[in-house]
Amino acid sequence: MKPLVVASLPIRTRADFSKVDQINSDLVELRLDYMNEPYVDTDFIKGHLRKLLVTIRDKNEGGVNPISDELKRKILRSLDELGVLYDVEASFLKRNNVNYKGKVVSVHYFNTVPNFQEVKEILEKYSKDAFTVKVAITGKDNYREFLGKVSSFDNVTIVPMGVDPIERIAFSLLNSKLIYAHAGESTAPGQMDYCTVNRILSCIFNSK
Ligand SMILES: O=C1C[C@@](O)(C(=O)O)C[C@@H](O)[C@@H]1O
Repeated sequence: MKPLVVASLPIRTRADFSKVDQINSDLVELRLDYMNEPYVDTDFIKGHLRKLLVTIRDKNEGGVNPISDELKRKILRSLDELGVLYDVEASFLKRNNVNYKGKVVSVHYFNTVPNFQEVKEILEKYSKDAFTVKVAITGKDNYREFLGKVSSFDNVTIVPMGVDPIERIAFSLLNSKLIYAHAGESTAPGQMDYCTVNRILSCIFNSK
C-alpha cells in the first residue's frame, strides 16, 4: 500500500502556520517544539484537521526546545478534544495519561540500535489501537536488519535516520504507513524533500 507522505514543518512563530497551505502532501507535521512556547491556534487546527499531524518532540528524543510534561499533557489533551492527529512518544505515555488511540505512537534512537525486545514490547502494546507506531533509528550497526524485523509487524512506520534518503522509500515499500520528508528545512537527518518523495511514489504506484 502506498505510504502517506508527511511533510515535516518546523513551527517557530505563529506566522509559520500559514506555510501549511502551500504544502501539497498527505499530512503536514507541525513541529511545535521549535517554538519557545508551544502555541495551538485552535481555529487554524479546526480549519486544517485532516491535513495535520501535531508533534511536540521531547528534547531527549530529538526535540528542539524543552517542554514540561505538564504543559505537553495539557496541549495533547486539548488536541485530542479537537480530534486532530498528534504524535506522542511511548516514553511520554509511560509517565503521562494521554490518549494514544488513533494517534502516532513513536520511539526514536539517534545514537544506537536498541535491543529488539524493547521495541517489540512497544509494538505489541500500541500497534492495535494507534494510528501507527513509528520506529525511527539511526543508520548504524545492524539498523537494516532491525528495521526489517519491525516491518513484519502491522501498522508500523519505519524511519531510518542519517542514511541515504532513498532508503526511506525502500523501507516504506516494505511496510510503512508513513514516510517523513521535509518541506525545505530538514527536521532530522536523512529526509528528502516531500515533492521528490511524491514524484517517486507516484512513479512506483501509478506504474503498478
Ligand atoms: O519522528 C519523526 C521522524 C523524523 O525524526 C525523521 O527522521 O524524519 C522527523 C520528525 O519530525 C518526526 O517527528
